[in-house]
Amino acid sequence: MLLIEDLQKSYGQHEVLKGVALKVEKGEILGFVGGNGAGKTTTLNCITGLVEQDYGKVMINTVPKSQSLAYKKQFYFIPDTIHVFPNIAAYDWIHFVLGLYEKTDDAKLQSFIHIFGMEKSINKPMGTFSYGMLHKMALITAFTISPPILIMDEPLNGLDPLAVVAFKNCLKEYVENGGTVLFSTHLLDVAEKICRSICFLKDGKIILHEYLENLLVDGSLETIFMEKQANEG
Ligand SMILES: Nc1ncnc2c1ncn2[C@@H]1O[C@H](COP(=O)(O)OP(=O)(O)OP(=O)(O)O)[C@@H](O)[C@H]1O
Repeated sequence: MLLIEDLQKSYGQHEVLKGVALKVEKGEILGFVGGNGAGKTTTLNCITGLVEQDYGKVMINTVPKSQSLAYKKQFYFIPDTIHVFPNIAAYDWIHFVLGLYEKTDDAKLQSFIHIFGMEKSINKPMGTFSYGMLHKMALITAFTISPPILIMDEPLNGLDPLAVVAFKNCLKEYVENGGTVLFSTHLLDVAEKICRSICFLKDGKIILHEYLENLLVDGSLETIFMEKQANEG
């Protein structure tokens, strides 16, 4: 589904990604984990085109990143910071985005608005939204589009407990219907419950990529992460 080969990115003299290689199979829920500054956001931004890599290949569903429009229709990206047009109503904005993906199914959209409890806010200007509400809006958009792969940077940030439950249920259904997920998180206990596989990034390099069922034989994800962080140079 997603193939990354030898991804390299520097900001000035600072080498941030040092040859990241990753394969995400269809139906995966891959948790992308690493310390602050490890390069998770930079990797996701390179995959989604917010940032151009210096070197390396990225392909989704065999469509290379260079084929811009066809490539962009393969995924929906929720960044860590969601920038919006403050005076536009969330509902109108979502409709506009759905149109870009040719997925204007209003019944489906209404059902996700309901699932995330956004009925009362959806017609309000996005500039009036809290951080968590913006994330709910992005999740409603993502699940309505239901693209081949969902890529999310810290999607659980700001979500209230009800929304976290809704997120988990929607994610399960999305994957059962053929979707694939790549998301970064610092919440190892949540990752342990949601993900099928885990990838640890340290100093711009992948130090582990494994199915959870194989990993958890050796202890909790938290313990394994601490050991890997300490042991990998
Ligand atoms: N636009 C930029 N210009 C210069 N340096 C940058 C830029 N974006 C990121 N960096 C640097 O690249 C490194 C990796 O940052 P990145 O945001 O990818 O890490 P991260 O793993 O997502 O961290 P966190 O868990 O804190 O969100 C950091 O040292 C950061 O300072």
